Amino acid sequence: MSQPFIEARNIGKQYGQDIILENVTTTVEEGEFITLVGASGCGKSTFLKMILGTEQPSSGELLLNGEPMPNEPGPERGIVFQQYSVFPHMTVLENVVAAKGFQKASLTGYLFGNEKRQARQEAAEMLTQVGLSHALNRYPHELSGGMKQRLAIAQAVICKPRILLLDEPFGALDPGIRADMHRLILDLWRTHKLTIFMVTHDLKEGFYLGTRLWVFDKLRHDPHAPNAYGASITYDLPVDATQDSLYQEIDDQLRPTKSTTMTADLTERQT
Ligand SMILES: Nc1ncnc2c1ncn2[C@@H]1O[C@H](COP(=O)(O)OP(=O)(O)OP(=O)(O)O)[C@@H](O)[C@H]1O
Repeated sequence: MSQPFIEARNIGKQYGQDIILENVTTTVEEGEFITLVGASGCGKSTFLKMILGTEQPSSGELLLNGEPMPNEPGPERGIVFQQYSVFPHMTVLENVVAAKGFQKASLTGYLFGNEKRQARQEAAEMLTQVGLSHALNRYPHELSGGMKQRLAIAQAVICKPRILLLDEPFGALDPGIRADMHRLILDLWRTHKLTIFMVTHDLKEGFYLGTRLWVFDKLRHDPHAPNAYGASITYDLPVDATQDSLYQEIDDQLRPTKSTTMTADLTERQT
């Protein structure tokens, strides 16, 4: 049997006494587009950070091609956050060249001569792909929210990651702009053969973009000790096979007024 691209073996994560995640077991093949949904604070970003390498599991194993996930960020893993994370004092083009520079020149982050010329060329091509060719010399404060996110995506993708982590990247954008961003991200996913993990609070977005949707929730819940149990993946759905009725049930379950134990009922029904 071939080795999975990414494998989580019974991962748990806790901060102090607070259990955030428990029993997270799954495998992911290269090229999948996974969307992660779940209640606020249930550990979705923490899971992304473990893949990025800025957080480590407290228990269990997280593997990349059968080896422990490197415990620091590397060029094969890029991330885009909801909050615009670009350098304010650099132009659009310089921002993307700098991202390339940090990847290549490990000590100083600076590129010189031919290498710099090549990086500028690559950065300009990348910015064309994300639809910012007209704004190369603008500064971030001169960009709209959608344009800033295009820039952040260009910074991540210029480093040629195999895995792209998106932490609610479109959460702050208007619906019309989000639709444009959906087209862009699907286009980049296909063109660059990326494996994407994307956290979203918008279930429709999760169903629309993903090839597979994960719901994070707690299977056990103690109302007197809310942090005694962690969340795990309670639904793991191939999106094509998803039916409208199931969508409605998950949508109901994600509403804060509903009991988290509902997931247990739903999971039981699913299996
Ligand atoms: N470095 C940390 N130290 C202590 N607790 C942390 C740390 N990072 C996250 N947490 C806690 O872990 C829990 C999960 O946080 P996380 O950001 O992963 O949730 P989330 O599901 O992504 O939430 P949201 O949807 O609101 O972004 C939260 O209770 C948070 O306060």
